[in-house]
Amino acid sequence: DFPSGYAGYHNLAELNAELNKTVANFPALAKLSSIGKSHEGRDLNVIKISDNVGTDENEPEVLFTCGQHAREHLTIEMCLRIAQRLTSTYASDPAVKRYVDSREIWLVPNVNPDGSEYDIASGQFRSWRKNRQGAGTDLNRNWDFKWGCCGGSSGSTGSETYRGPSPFSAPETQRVRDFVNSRVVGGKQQITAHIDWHTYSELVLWPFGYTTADTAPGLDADQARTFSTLGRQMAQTNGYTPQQSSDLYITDGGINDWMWGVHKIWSYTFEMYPKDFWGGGFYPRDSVIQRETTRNDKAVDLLLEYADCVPRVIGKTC
Ligand SMILES: CC(C)C[C@H](NS(N)(=O)=O)C(=O)O
Ligand SMILES: [Ca+2]
Ligand SMILES: [Ca+2]
Ligand SMILES: [Zn+2]
Repeated sequence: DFPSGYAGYHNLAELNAELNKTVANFPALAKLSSIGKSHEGRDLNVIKISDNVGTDENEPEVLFTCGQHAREHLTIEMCLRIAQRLTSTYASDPAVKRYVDSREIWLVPNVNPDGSEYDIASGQFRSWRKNRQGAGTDLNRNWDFKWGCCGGSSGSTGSETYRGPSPFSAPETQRVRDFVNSRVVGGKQQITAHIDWHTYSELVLWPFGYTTADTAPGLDADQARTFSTLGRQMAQTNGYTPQQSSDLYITDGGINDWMWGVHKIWSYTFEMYPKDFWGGGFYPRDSVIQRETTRNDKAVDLLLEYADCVPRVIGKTC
């Protein structure tokens, strides 16, 4: 379990207990299901939040994924915050009610449960990042878009950015892939926007990661401008630094490039608090959880606001 000073973080059992509580308290708004199993057989859970949650309504869908990287525990708290806020303030906050009534919001609060449990299993943090297949695969290099193309990942099994032996070699990325693929209804991908949560550095990042070029096949100038305009507006609300993902460093096989490259989902990465190692690196104490998750409420609202037509952010119509 988490060491002292970190008890406020939710381990997997506590996370699932909280998700079950949310569903029990708001059965008309929240529904929990499994999209399959991790390498070691843990459930990969998805919670859906919407009015008439049991019905697949014709409403724009938004996805949030957390915990791809095991040691980035604050991201689990971020997904929990989103799920709890959208349900518990539905009755009191007209903006939240409008988003929940007109969108279908999906959260996978822990994409890498084997890794996050391994990181805390000894009672001292192991600084573990990858999944638990063999020496570990970096899930954020295992997606099948430009996989291993461009020096943005490693072919060495011991590397922290090991891409795996093949794209989608990890059960965890396979399951999220299958879920997203299943949201193609009538030939149309219902998910329009996505945030993958990471720590740390306080950044808002958008595709592509595999190239430093601002535009590339499948990403034209208007689309690049849409990504950066919404990215900058979201960064305005939380004080993070907005930039194209590859401005940080080149990554290939990342989730954002797959979401956009394959499905044209407006997909971002948020690197949360702290800004740097001196702020606690991957392990800020639990006293920061409330402040650093609520810090992103307005950015989440912006994504939900534009989810019906993200290019509206640059004045276009859909
Ligand atoms: C999303 C990319 C560009 C950054 C991310 N950084 S992290 N969260 O692993 O430190 C990563 O290396 O996967
Ligand atoms: Ca609905
Ligand atoms: Ca729907
Ligand atoms: Zn990460």
